[in-house]
Amino acid sequence: MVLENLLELTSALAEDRKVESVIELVLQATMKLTKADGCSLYTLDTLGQHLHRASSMYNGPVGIMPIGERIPIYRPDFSPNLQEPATLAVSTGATVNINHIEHAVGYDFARIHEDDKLGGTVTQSLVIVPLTVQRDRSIGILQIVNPRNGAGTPAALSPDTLKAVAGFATHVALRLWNGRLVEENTRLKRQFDRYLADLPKQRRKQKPLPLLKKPQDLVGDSPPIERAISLIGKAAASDIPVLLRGETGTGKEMMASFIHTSSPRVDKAFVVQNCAALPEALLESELFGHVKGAFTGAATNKQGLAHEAHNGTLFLDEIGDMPLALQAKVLRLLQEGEVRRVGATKTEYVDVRIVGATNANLEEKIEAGEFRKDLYYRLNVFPINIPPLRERPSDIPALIDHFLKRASAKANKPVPVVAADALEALMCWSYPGNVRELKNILERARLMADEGYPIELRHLPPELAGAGDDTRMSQMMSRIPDGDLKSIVGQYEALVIEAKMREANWNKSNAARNLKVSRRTIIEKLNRYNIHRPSS
Ligand SMILES: Nc1ncnc2c1ncn2[C@@H]1O[C@H](COP(=O)(O)OP(=O)(O)OP(=O)(O)O)[C@@H](O)[C@H]1O
Repeated sequence: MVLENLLELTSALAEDRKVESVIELVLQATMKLTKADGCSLYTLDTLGQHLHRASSMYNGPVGIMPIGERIPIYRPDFSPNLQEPATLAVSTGATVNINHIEHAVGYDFARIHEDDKLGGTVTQSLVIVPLTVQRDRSIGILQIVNPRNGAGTPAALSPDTLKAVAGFATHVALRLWNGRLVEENTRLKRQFDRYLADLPKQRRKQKPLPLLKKPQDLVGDSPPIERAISLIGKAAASDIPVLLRGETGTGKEMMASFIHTSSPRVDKAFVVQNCAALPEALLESELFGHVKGAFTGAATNKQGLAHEAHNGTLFLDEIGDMPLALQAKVLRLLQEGEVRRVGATKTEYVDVRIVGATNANLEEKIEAGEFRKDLYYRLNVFPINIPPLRERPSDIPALIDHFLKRASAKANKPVPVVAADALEALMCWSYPGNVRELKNILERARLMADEGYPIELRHLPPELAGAGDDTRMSQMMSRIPDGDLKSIVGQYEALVIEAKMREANWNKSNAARNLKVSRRTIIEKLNRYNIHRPSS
């Protein structure tokens, strides 16, 4: 019979029947098995403060048995009431199995007597089995009143019957526990959905990051430059060191100043030092200062640029050319803000943000023992590459416009126009000196051209003026790659497509229009040559 009941309970669980019907099945099975007068199931509330009567079953008529009866777990002084048999079972996980409550010592049966009074029952034997999940976690109790032995008299349960009842209790415990987990899961899901729905509002409430304001004299919106600018935006707000890498004249100093003006240090000094410009001893004194008498000519104490840059930014240009011995001092400045003047015994501390720039290959310098690895790792936390001008030809027209306007305004002269062939030559040149070279070429050309007349090809340096014919051809010839005609032409085609895509800011329709081919052709060739817009 026990087996039958257990099977019925198992299938009730498998069918995921309502918790009430599983409780009822357990109570029925228990009543049948123990031949008890009554049986109740209590559940522990989620705060663990009270046991609540969930359901009761009695043999024969009973008086009022309030369904909502609750048993406090704690006494008014907050100690657990372990004399109360139900509280004892749920708190300790122990089973209470009493033959006759009148002879049981150490218990407080006040609640049982109260129930008897209300229901008109007389409790003699009492069994309380904890509902246990997860090995030792009790979430309620099963209470059996007056279970009967073979002779039909109320008595404690035999070990075998107790085991079977514990089996029933486990079933109901599992069903209750699953129900709680499902409930909690639903609540958490709802909470999460509310949180997700609220998220955009909260984000709107957050203070927006200060918009990165590109300085007016920083010209260029080609993708490579935009990429560098977006990295600057990411680094500017913090104090991390930045290493600007790029060829000479690409605008590294401009970018360093942009980092400073976009940072919270904007109101403090932006101090620049070219590390290749001075011999070692002078550079040390320039950067870190000296004390009076440190060397011949040191007539007074002098602060260094590191002091001057306190709370601001120190830009170390050509940092790759910094003398090796001085690199250790720069590393301490970078790590600890430590400054020691030449000839001083005392160490001072400053708060400077370091931005370095180099056009040298620092990795090769490390190999050659000319650059400290530790300084490199410290500096290279946030490297930003400033692309050479030949990799961003779409910036050239705006730069021409900018430099001509600026130089003309300074000289109080009208801005000259640029003739078509001169413009083409300017667009085709490879600019080994980058933006600085373009600026110098234009300043010279403006002076060469007669006032009120356009800048023509003859006003440009000869290497540029010839760039349209023999020179350009010979440059191209010297770069012809090895291979058969088809693959060489393919390589050129890929180069042209990529260059035109960059020029068109990666807009396929515009690039197709410029090359006078269909958009489909462009897409097909981009796929064939595996050309992608570089990711930022
Ligand atoms: N994007 C730009 N817009 C306007 N002017 C620029 C830009 N980039 C560079 N320049 C100008 O080009 C010149 C060279 O720039 P800068 O000195 O910043 O280059 P650099 O990379 O630091 O050079 P170097 O490595 O030789 O020190 C400067 O006159 C600068 O104003």
